[in-house]
Amino acid sequence: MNDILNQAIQIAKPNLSKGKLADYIPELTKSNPQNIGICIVDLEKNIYEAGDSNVKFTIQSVSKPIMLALALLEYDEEKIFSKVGKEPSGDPFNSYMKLEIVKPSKPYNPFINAGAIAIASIIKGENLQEKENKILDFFRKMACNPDISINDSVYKSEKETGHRNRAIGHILKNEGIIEGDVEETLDLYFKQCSIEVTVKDLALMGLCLAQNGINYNGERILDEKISKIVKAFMFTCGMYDESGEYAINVGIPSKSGVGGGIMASVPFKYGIGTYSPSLDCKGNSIGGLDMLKFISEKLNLSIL
Ligand SMILES: NC(=O)CC[C@H](N)C(=O)O
Repeated sequence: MNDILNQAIQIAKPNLSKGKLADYIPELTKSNPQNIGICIVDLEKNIYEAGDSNVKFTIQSVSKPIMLALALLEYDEEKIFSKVGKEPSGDPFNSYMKLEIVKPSKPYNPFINAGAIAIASIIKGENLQEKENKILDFFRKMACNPDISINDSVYKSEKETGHRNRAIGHILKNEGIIEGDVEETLDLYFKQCSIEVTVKDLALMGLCLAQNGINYNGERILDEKISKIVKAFMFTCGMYDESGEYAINVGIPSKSGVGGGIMASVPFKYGIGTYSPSLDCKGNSIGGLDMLKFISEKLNLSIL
């Protein structure tokens, strides 16, 4: 396995210069575009890592499947899907176009920003601090890492510059999708995106979903139904408006984030985490895409 991971990195490296860092969140421009790392964990609990696997980065949109899982623990499906749809939007992740032209204005799915903000709005808790503690606790349990925490500089950077997300939040409030306080909802969303992880954290979270809700330590965190719903969205909507092409090239339920991470979950086989902050024009990690394509072909991991 170590050889395969090192080969994947060698194959991906020459293409990193073709992409660029996400710069609409100023703090993310501090990443090193040449960083590339990968971690894979199997059902026997073997953990393999290669490249810059100890670099920390913010989880960004990879938080969305974890937050969906948490919301599905707190509410029945009927409530969740009264807030978000179940279909790919085909639009960029930060688009609000369809909220205006398709009525009722329900976000197409929980993985576009509008859908993730709607999900953040229903997480239970007396106040923001209680909700923040709860989500951190849940991410820590998924990844079996009690040290996971929020990168405060990225959080502040997102909060200061997140005008587009703020616009989306206010549209959703106007449409009655967000029930509570819109600024508190946005704050929780910015915080979930600023959670700091390594490729190992992503691999272990991916493994928890691959085992239908049983984490690396053997604890049941989610039931099978919730895990399958989350993986279904990862497969159909996980790579933004590049999800179809990714299903053809890689064929593994996955979720990417503009911080450069990808979490992949190969049912009953592996959890995989990749990092490379150089992004393609859709916002997906170039190195991550290349490495996952190589590994999927090499180990025959496409679920199709
Ligand atoms: N695609 C992403 O990773 C987007 C997350 C980012 N925090 C945003 O809201 O724009």
